[in-house]
Parts: sequence; C-alpha cells; structure tokens
Amino acid sequence: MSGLPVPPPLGTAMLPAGTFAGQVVAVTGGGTGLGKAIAVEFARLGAAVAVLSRKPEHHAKGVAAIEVVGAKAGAFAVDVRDPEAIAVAFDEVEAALGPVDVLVNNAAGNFPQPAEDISPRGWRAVTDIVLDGTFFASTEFARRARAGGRPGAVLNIAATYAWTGGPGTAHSAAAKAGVVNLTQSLAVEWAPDGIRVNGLAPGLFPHEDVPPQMRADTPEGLASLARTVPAGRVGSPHELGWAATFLCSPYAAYLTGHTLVLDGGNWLRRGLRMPDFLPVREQFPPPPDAKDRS
Ligand SMILES: CCCCCCCCCCC/C=C/C(=O)SCCNC(=O)CCNC(=O)[C@H](O)C(C)(C)COP(=O)(O)OP(=O)(O)OC[C@H]1O[C@@H](n2cnc3c(N)ncnc32)[C@H](O)[C@@H]1OP(=O)(O)O
Ligand SMILES: NC(=O)C1=CN([C@@H]2O[C@H](COP(=O)(O)OP(=O)(O)OC[C@H]3O[C@@H](n4cnc5c(N)ncnc54)[C@H](OP(=O)(O)O)[C@@H]3O)[C@@H](O)[C@H]2O)C=CC1
Repeated sequence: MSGLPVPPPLGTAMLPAGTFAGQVVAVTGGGTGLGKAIAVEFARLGAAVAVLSRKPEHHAKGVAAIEVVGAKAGAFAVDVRDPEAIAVAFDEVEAALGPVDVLVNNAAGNFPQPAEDISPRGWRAVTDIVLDGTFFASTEFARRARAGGRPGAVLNIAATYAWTGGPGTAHSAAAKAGVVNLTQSLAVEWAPDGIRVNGLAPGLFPHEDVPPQMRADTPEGLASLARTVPAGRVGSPHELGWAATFLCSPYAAYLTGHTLVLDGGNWLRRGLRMPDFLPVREQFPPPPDAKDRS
C-alpha cells in the first residue's frame, strides 16, 4: 500500500509569514504533544504564544519550543477545571503579552478503560477537563473579547470518536461529543461579535508525551498502527499545526461552527466485512500496576 503522499516537512509554511503578527494566541496544554506543535506553528507565523497548563515541566518545554522559532512566549499555571483560575490566567496573559486574540482549547485527560471500570473520580477528571474546561476557557475569552470590542477565534480540539464513540473511551468520547456540539452553539452565539469557533478532530497522532497505553513506542508498533489507517500512515503533529492555524486565520474568515477531521480517512474505514471483533477488555487489558477496584 502506498497511501497518500507524505506531508511537507516540519518548518514549511502553509500560510504567509506574519499571518498572526501582533496577535496573542493562548493554547491550553500547549507544553506537550499536539498542543506544543500547534503553539509552535502559531509562533512561526508571528504570534506571541501563551501556554496554559498545570505542570511547570510542561511550561518549560512549551516555552522553549516557541522561543526557538523566535517568538515571544509565556507560561501560565492553570487547571482548566477551575473557572476562577482561568480568569486569573487570562489576567496574567494580558499583563505579560496583551489581550488574547486566539484561544486553542487543547488540554485533555484520557485513559482507555472499560466503561464499568471507570471510577466516578476518573469520569469526572476526564469530562471536567475536556468539556467543562473548554466551556470555561471559551466563555472567559468571549467575555473579554466582547468587552474590548475585539474579534477573535476559538479552536476546540476534538477526536474522531466524538461521532462514533468507541471501546475504552466512554468518558473521553462523551466529552469530545459535547465539545463538537458546544462548538456549534458558541459559533452561532458569537458570530455577531466577530468571534469564530471551530473544531479540529485528530485521528491517530502518536507522540512521546501521551501516556504509555496510548503510545506506539517501537518502529514495529508504529508501522502496525500505520497499517490500520487508510492513508497508510499516522499523522505528524505539525500537520495539526497547519490545520489549526488555517482555521484561526483570515483565510477561514467565513468558516465557523465546523469541526475539521484530520485522520487520513481512518474514521470512515468501516467495510462490509470487518476484522474479527475484539472485546474492550482484550483491547485494553489492565496495566500490571493497575489499582484493584473490585
Ligand atoms: C496501542 C497503541 C495505540 C497508539 C495510539 C496512538 C494515540 C491514540 C490517541 C487516542 C486519542 C487520545 C486522546 C487524548 O485525549 S490524549 C491526551 C492524554 N493525555 C493525558 O491524559 C494527560 C493528562 N492526564 C492526566 O492528567 C490524568 O490522566 C487525569 C486525566 C486522570 C487527570 O489527572 P488528575 O490529577 O485530575 O486526576 P487523578 O490522578 O487524581 O485521578 C482522578 C481519578 O482518575 C483515575 N485515573 C487516573 N488515571 C487513570 C488510569 N490510567 N486508569 C484508570 N484510572 C485512572 C484515578 O485513579 C482517580 O480516580 P480514583 O480516585 O477513583 O482512583
Ligand atoms: N494524540 C492523539 O493521537 C490524539 C489527541 N487528541 C486530542 O489532542 C489534544 C492534545 O493531546 P495530546 O497532545 O496527544 O496529549 P498530551 O497528553 O500531550 O496533552 C495534554 C495536555 O493537556 C494538559 N492538561 C491536562 N489536564 C489539564 C488541566 N486540568 N488543566 C490544564 N491543562 C491540562 C497537559 O498539561 P499539564 O499536565 O501541564 O496540565 C498536557 O499538556 C487533546 O485534546 C486530545 O484529546 C485527539 C485525538 C487523538
């Protein structure tokens, strides 16, 4: 299988240089993985970028990656589940970099587990981070943009299982479905204020920062994961950066309420004859150090 062509390499620009010059972009979870790749692409296009997340080691990674491309960066401690902490973080971003023009709701928590094994606190942790966090940060952003008479863009990172559900993802998929739906409600409410709200749904984008159960660590593991995708490969994080910057750019000025799927055709791969069905417990056996919840 040859699949689709490979993407241009990291560092190749899609939008004109300076597309986000003079703008401030806040990326929740911007210190790791896909959020970091998105933050870097905005930085490359001239934005000052704020990383909003909990852990100092992630702040340092994000700021270093943004500064390497010559952009202004700042990191701000916040748990997106706490609306008051979000307000404080926005105050801090404004003081350090200026008012936020673009918000990327990328922060997420996830761990694959059969639904009936997810504890109430585990359910709440995932759904609060993904759905409530997206709502709290978006509304804080919109209140400020509207008060300042500024237009803006919000980008919500979803997942393709938001539409299908899937084994091991009851909490995450339900929350991401809420995010896709919220994207539509906020888009129609805020369009008159010049605030666009779109979504971006990644397929398989393995990288070193996701928890071990969601990584493919070996070349063989990666190759076998790639064979599951119609396009014959997994995604590269910088491809998400291109899609994210496009959706928030003036080239998408008339686009709002849309969630773009970027997955090499993976969520459409269902055939008339599928491979043998594998129950969730065989797909995600508990890790050896798992807590006994019986
Ligand atoms: C086979 C190869 C496949 C390769 C696939 C490639 C990539 C596929 C990617 C698929 C889609 C990915 C979507 C994503 O969202 S990736 C993002 C993942 N990133 C993270 O999750 C990072 C941040 N995560 C966290 O901070 C935590 O995991 C957590 C979400 C739980 C939030 O942390 P918090 O500090 O608030 O919570 P606690 O640690 O206090 O825990 C709260 C309760 O949750 C339970 N818990 C936590 N982790 C697990 C686990 N791994 N398994 C089961 N339960 C867990 C914890 O026990 C607490 O509950 P209890 O008090 O009842 O014990
Ligand atoms: N990787 C993939 O293949 C896929 C990823 N996605 C989505 O892409 C996005 C990025 O995921 P990815 O980069 O892979 O995963 P990571 O685990 O690398 O990123 C998650 C980020 O969220 C931050 N975060 C977690 N909880 C909180 C919180 N309570 N408050 C603030 N920040 C928080 C973390 O920072 P900190 O710990 O410092 O708080 C971390 O930087 C997520 O929305 C995910 O659901 C969707 C489909 C597939």
